Amino acid sequence: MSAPLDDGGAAPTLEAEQLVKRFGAVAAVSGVDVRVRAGEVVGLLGPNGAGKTTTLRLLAGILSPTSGRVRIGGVDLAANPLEAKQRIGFLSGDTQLYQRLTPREVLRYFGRLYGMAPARLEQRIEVLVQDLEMGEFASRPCGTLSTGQRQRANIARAFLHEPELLILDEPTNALDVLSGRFIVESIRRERAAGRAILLSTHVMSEAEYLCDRIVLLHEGRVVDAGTLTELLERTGQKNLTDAFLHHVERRREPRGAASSEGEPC
Ligand SMILES: Nc1ncnc2c1ncn2[C@@H]1O[C@H](COP(=O)(O)OP(=O)(O)OP(=O)(O)O)[C@@H](O)[C@H]1O
Repeated sequence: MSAPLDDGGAAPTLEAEQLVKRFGAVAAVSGVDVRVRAGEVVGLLGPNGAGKTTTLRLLAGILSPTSGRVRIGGVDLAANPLEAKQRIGFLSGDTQLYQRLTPREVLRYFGRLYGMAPARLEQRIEVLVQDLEMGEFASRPCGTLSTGQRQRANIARAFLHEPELLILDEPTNALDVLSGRFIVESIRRERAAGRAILLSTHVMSEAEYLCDRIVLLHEGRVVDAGTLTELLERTGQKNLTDAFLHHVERRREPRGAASSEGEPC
C-alpha cells in the first residue's frame, strides 16, 4: 500500500509520489508517497532493510528512482536537480568529514559549494558554532573529534545554507543520551524556524517526542502513517514500539492469517 500521508492545507515543501527503486532483483522501495510541510517533522520508521535509507537518498537526489516523482518547494528533482538540491540539507548515515580539515574549514568549503556570499557564510558558521556548542572543537582537525562532536559538525553542514527541507538519516545514531537529546533539540529549533524535516530513526522514544507525523515502512512499502495518536488508535496499542511491532509481526504471519484491519490513509 502507499499512503498520501497528508492532512490537507498549504502546499508541502517535499512531495514524493509513487517512488520505486529496484537494485536488480531487489525491490528496495515499492511505491512510496511522502509529503512534508514547512514547520513539520515527519519520522520514517521501519525494521532493518525496510527501505528507509534508500527512500531518503531518492528524496535527496543522491539516487535516481526507477520510477516516481519528487518535488522540493514545487521544483521537480529530476528536471531541475541543481535548483531542487539547493533547497535540501542532507545528513547521510555515512557522512565522512575531511579528516585534516577543521569543522570551520569544512563548513566554509560547503558554503562556497552552495554559492553562499562570504559575509553570510561567516555569519552562519558563527551562529552554528554557537547554537551547536562547537566552540571547543570547531578549529580542531575533524580526525581528532569524538563521535558526538563529529555528528554536530555534520548537522551544522546540513543546516548551513538554511535549506527549506532537511533530510536526516538517523541523526542520533551511535550518540549517547545527552548528545542525542542535544541533536533532537537542535532539530526542534529548525522546525520552529519553519523548516520541513524528514528523518529516519530506530529510537521510538525520540520519534514519539519529536515527530508530528510518523511513516512506518516495511519491505519498501508504507504500512501505516499518521500522528502518534492515530497510529495508536488504529493498532489499539499503548506506545509506538508496540504499534511498530504490531505491523511488523502482522506481516510475518502466514499468508491469509493477517487480520482484515483496514489500511489507513
Ligand atoms: N546499492 C544497493 N544494491 C543492492 N541492494 C541494495 C542497495 N542499497 C540497498 N539495498 C537493499 O535495499 C533494501 C533496503 O535497504 P535500506 O538500506 O534502504 O534499508 P533501511 O531501512 O535503511 O535499513 P537499516 O535500518 O538496516 O539501515 C535492503 O534489502 C538492502 O539490502
